[in-house]
Amino acid sequence: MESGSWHVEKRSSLRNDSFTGEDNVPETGCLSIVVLGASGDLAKKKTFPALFHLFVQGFLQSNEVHIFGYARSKISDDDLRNRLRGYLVQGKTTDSEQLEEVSKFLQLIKYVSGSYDSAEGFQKLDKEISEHEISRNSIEGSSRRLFYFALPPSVYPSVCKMIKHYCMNKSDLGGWTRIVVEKPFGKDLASAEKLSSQIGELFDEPQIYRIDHYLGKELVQNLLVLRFANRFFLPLWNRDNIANVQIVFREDFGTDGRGGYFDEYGIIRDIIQNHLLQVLCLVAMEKPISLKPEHIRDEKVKVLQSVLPIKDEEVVLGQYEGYRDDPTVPDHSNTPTFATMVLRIHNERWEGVPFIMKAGKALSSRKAEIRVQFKDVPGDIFRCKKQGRNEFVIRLQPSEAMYMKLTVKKPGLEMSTVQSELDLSYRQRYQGVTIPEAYERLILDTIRGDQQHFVRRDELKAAWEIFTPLLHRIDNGELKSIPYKQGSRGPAEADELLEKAGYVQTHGYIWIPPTL
Ligand SMILES: NC(=O)C1=CN([C@@H]2O[C@H](COP(=O)(O)OP(=O)(O)OC[C@H]3O[C@@H](n4cnc5c(N)ncnc54)[C@H](OP(=O)(O)O)[C@@H]3O)[C@@H](O)[C@H]2O)C=CC1
Ligand SMILES: O=C1O[C@H](COP(=O)(O)O)[C@@H](O)[C@H](O)[C@H]1O
Repeated sequence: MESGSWHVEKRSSLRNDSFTGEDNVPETGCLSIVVLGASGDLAKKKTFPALFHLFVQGFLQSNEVHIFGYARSKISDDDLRNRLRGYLVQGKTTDSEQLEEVSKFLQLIKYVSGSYDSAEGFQKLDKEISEHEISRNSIEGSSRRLFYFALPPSVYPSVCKMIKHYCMNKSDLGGWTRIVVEKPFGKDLASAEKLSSQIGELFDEPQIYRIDHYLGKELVQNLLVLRFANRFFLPLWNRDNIANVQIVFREDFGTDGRGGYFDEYGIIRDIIQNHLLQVLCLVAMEKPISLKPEHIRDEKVKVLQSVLPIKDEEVVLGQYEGYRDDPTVPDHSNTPTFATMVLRIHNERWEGVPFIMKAGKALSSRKAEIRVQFKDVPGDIFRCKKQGRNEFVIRLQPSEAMYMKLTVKKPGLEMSTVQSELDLSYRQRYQGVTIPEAYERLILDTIRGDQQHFVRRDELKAAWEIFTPLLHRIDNGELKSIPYKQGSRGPAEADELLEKAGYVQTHGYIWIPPTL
């Protein structure tokens, strides 16, 4: 949360004010949120801060909610609270209102220690949750239990079993038990399907929230609105007008002590198979019948199932120099920290349009964007082709923005053309509006029971079907990662692939940031 944005509007309930049209009757009654893996990195950096922001905004009410941290470490409630405090308080703030909110929030947290596969710990957890429910006079069965897995997937099956056996909401009088699971959901099609079956034997699909935090980003959530609520995009969004689409993720830092984890997965499993592919779905899918989660997810699955097998000659892999210096990375690792590849969608709308997915670590800049490049204007009477094509850019981060690069008359007496832009920069247009963190929205959705921004099982399967053959070829050493310098653009071969796929770079375009 930025300083100066502390005074936030308080909400009085969990009512969903959005346009989904659902009769979302606000649920009342006891809400227990259990963060499994409470001592870990994700929990302290993302999960607890997101819960705190929801609390500050009044989405989690002290008289209804209790938060439980569960992990193996033998620590006290106060130890956990003290560990978390630094992630909730901004810098060295002395703002008494803020400090008081932090203290109130921390008082809602209780810690339970136990292993991930023994009955004892989960029985203890259930006892604590039940005591809280009784203290709130919650009618048995009407209470809500949310289990957030900030855990490695290897323990998902045993944790699911433990919850199912010992920690479920006791009956079905309007209450519920839900689980939120983090990626990676498997390493390939077979392992993902195995994991899905193990979880699926214990929980029904409406109880399972597979989180992909890119689906919680403001401009990702804007994609369907942009595409389907604006008349001028409707006739243009197809192979007749669009030359190519790029979906890009760049980070200007390396694996930062996560080398051991990263080396098992690589950039395709870490970023492309999930975050970028979810974005592709929203860019490329057909209009859903309605905004009901199942209607949206049906369309996402259809577009994923239309993606053709990826060709080796349309893939460039890279690994930054110095990656293997991490002692947890094997000396001869071929794991890509960079990848550019072309996906092709075999359907009426997109046949022949390359979707170029690019992701890399330790590059020259940090950004995530979607770049839709339009075809040249036929019969170009202004001869302005050399100045560049129309591009519609949606920058997810940093500094959310969308802009359309277009050709206009150069202001002045001469009749000449110049590249300019229609620019919607959020910071400028929506001054004073705090854009919520992705995790914050998504956790709120899990409490509201809205699965629109979560990955369904068949969607996950279709995603792995696209990448598994390529990943196996990489794992078998059939495709090599090209070394690149840290702080560079990645291997030069990636830009060559981009050009081969038909991307035409604009030269001489200078953006002058507007001032008010
Ligand atoms: N509202 C705003 O904030 C606006 C900001 N701008 C800014 O203006 C600048 C120019 O904008 P824009 O033209 O859209 O974006 P860029 O110049 O960043 O990128 C244009 C395209 O060229 C590619 N590219 C960049 N360098 C090379 C290279 N050496 N070889 C091959 N391909 C390359 C990029 O790929 P890659 O993705 O790999 O970098 C991207 O596809 C940017 O900094 C942009 O953020 C412009 C308009 C509005
Ligand atoms: O899931 C992951 O995402 C982060 C990047 O997230 P962002 O919201 O900061 O773009 C990435 O650093 C990490 O490797 C990956 O596991």
